Order: sequence, then structure tokens, then C-alpha cells
Amino acid sequence: MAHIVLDKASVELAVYNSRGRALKHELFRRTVGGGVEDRRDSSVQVVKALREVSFEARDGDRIGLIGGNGAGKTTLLRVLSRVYPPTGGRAEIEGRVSSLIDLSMGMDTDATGYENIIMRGVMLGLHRKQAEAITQDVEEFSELGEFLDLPIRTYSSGMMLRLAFAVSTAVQPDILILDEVIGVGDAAFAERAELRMHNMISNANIVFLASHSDETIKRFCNRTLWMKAGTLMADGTPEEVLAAYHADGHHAAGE
Ligand SMILES: Nc1ncnc2c1ncn2[C@@H]1O[C@H](COP(=O)(O)OP(=O)(O)OP(=O)(O)O)[C@@H](O)[C@H]1O
Repeated sequence: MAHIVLDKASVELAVYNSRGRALKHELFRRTVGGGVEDRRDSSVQVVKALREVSFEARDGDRIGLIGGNGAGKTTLLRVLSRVYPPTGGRAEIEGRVSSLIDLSMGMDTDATGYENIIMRGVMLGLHRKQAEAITQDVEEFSELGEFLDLPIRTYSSGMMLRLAFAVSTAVQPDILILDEVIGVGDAAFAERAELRMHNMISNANIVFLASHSDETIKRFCNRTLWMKAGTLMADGTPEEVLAAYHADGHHAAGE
């Protein structure tokens, strides 16, 4: 069973010494959706990336997250992944969470592929023995062969992604967090990756998927949240929320 309650959850991020040029600052303030607060008395700015977001999620929810650039989607996914604790309000998350955003987070470039499998497995909440048990699956799925004995700094970016994806998807989570559909490597690997992801989506109790594509949201989700400037604007079926989002002047990707 999985259960999530966000009660007026807010996230404020401090940005230091970023007010270099007034014009640049003004430009960014106007173009991005996040609320950048100007504190003239110091070199610290505070970005209100999430503003009092409240909702509840239960088993069976397949939740699409929509919103423009800088709306707070990734920040919300990081709260749900327990990467960011809310700076205000409350976030209660029950269940094993796997996040496919920040895929290579926690990877050590000086450690070998095998060592990284164990470390990442432990980060995903496994005991060491359980982490060792996923090694064979990762070996088979990543097809990295003897490269797994080498430090991962010697890998190409495609090889890194194969390893990170194989490890992150080796454990079935209760709550699965995805950011767009990730392009992973060459066509043959991408096909296997998609199949593995679909299985994970079907077996997870709760899924969150941030996407700029209406088609993806309609295909995978039975509920949609719309974020704008850190605020939750709407929570409902994909059809109603996408309609409200487009009525607000946003165009579907590709239009
Ligand atoms: N590490 C950080 N430090 C400071 N500000 C940040 C950080 N991460 C995000 N922000 C700010 O928080 C706000 C929300 O960003 P977020 O990445 O959550 O948006 P998003 O909806 O995922 O956007 P996109 O669709 O472009 O990925 C933005 O104003 C962004 O500039």
C-alpha cells in the first residue's frame, strides 16, 4: 500500500550571489514562472518553488504533472522522492519510492560499475544482501559486460545512462516518479527500456509523471495536476485539467 498527503507543502530555495547584472535579473524574472523574491538588502534571493501545495494520492493513482517551464514540477517530484523536505507545511509519504529523475544521483565516478550498483541499491532502500541480489539483473539488462569492473568515469554518457537506468529500475517501487519519457541509448536498448518501464508503471501503486505532452498524459494517467509558479492550479481528470491549462494560454507541445 502507498499513500501520500501533502498539506500546504512549500519549498523555498535560497540562491546566493546571483544578482550580478540587473538586466539579466529582470529578464529572468519576467520569463520564468517561478517566483523570485528580491531581497535588496542581501545577496541572497529566495525562489518560492512550491507554494502551499495540498493533495492526497492513493493506490491506483496515475498522476500526470503539467505546467510551463519553471512551474515547480521537478521540485514537487523531488519532495515526493524525499530529496527536498518541505520548508513549510507537511509531506507524508508512505511506501518505497523510486525516482527516475536525477537518474545518476549518488553515483560515484571513481567507483566501478559493480560498486555503484551496490551503492545505488542501498540508496534505493535495499539492505546490502538485497543490493547484491540485483547485480545479476543489472548485468543482464545493461549489457555492459566487463566494463562493470571499471570506474564509471571511463564510461560514455550512453553507458552511464544504461547503468543508471538498469539499477534504478531493478527494484519495483510502490511509488514511481518519472520525468518525461527518458531517452536511453540506442534504439535496441530504448525498446527494452520502454518495456521495463511499462512493467514498472503497471506494478506501482502510485505513479507521478511530469510531461509536456498531452498525448503522454492521456495515455498513462488517470489524474492530472497543473502547476503554475509553484501553485497547484487544478487537480482532476486529464481531460478537464488539460482543457483548463490550454484555456490559460498554454499550447500543447509540438503545436
Ligand atoms: N536548485 C535550485 N536552486 C534554486 N532555484 C531552483 C533550483 N531548482 C529549481 N529552482 C527554481 O524553482 C522554480 C521551479 O523549478 P522546477 O525545476 O521545479 O520547474 P519545472 O516545472 O520542473 O520546469 P521545467 O518544465 O522547465 O523542467 C524555478 O523558478 C527554478 O528556477
